Amino acid sequence: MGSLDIAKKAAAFKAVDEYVKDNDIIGIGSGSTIIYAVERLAERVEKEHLRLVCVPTSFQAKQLIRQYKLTLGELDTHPELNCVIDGADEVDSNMNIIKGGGGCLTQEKIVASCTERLIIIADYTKKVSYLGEQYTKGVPVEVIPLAWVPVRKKIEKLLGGQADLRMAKMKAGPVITDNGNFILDWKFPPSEYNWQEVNEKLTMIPGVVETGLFVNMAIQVLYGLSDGSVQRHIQD
Ligand SMILES: O=C[C@H](O)[C@H](O)[C@H](O)COP(=O)(O)O
Repeated sequence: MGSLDIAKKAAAFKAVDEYVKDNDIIGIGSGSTIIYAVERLAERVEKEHLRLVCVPTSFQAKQLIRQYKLTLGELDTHPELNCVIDGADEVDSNMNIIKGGGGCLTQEKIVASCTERLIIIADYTKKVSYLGEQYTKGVPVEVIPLAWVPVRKKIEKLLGGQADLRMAKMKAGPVITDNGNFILDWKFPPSEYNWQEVNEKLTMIPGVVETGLFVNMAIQVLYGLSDGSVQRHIQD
C-alpha cells in the first residue's frame, strides 16, 4: 500500500472507531478515502454486532453500503444523523473546505446538514493554509444544465476568475452529476476570501444548485499521515 493510501486508511479507521457506536445513523460520504471507512464499519458490524443505518451521499456511497452489506437508509426515514463521515479535496487552516472533486457535492452537503457532527477524513496532502494552495481545479459549482452559460458569465463577472464546464473523460460532453446536473469548476483569482460570503454569492445565482464550499460545517478533520498516524484539527 502506498503512503497516500496508508494515510487515508488511518484517518478513516480512526473516525469510525471514535465516532460510531451501536444504533447510530451514519452519513456515508463519497470519494476514495470513504471506502476505507465503509470497510471499517463493516468490520465493526461483524465483530461487535453494531446495529447501524447508513445514509449515502452519492450513487457511489450507496453501492459501497450495499457491497459491504451494511443497512441502507435514506433521509426520508432518517432525517437526523448521529454523524457524517466524508472526505475533502482541500481544507484550510480555518476549516473552510472544498469538496466535489468527484462531483458529489450537493447530496454530500444535504446529508452533512442533517448532523451536528460532520467528521472529515483526509490524507496529509489536503491540509493547506489557504484554499487553492494545492487543489488547483477550483470550487465545484453544480448547475441546472440550461443555466450553465449564464451562471458561468455571472460567476466570472461577480467574482472574477474562470468557471469551466467539467467535461467527462469516458463520454463525449459534460460530466452529469447524480442529480442530472452539470458542474462548473470556478478557478478563483488569488485573494483573501471570506468563503462564507463567496458561498452565499454563488448560491444566490439562479441556476446554481449547490457549491462545493463547506464553511462552518465540519467539527473535526482527521488527517492521515504517511506513517499511519493521525493528526487532528478541531473547530474552535
Ligand atoms: O465529490 C467528491 C467528494 O467531495 C469527495 O469527498 C472528495 O472529492 C474527496 O475525495 P477523496 O477521498 O477521493 O480525496
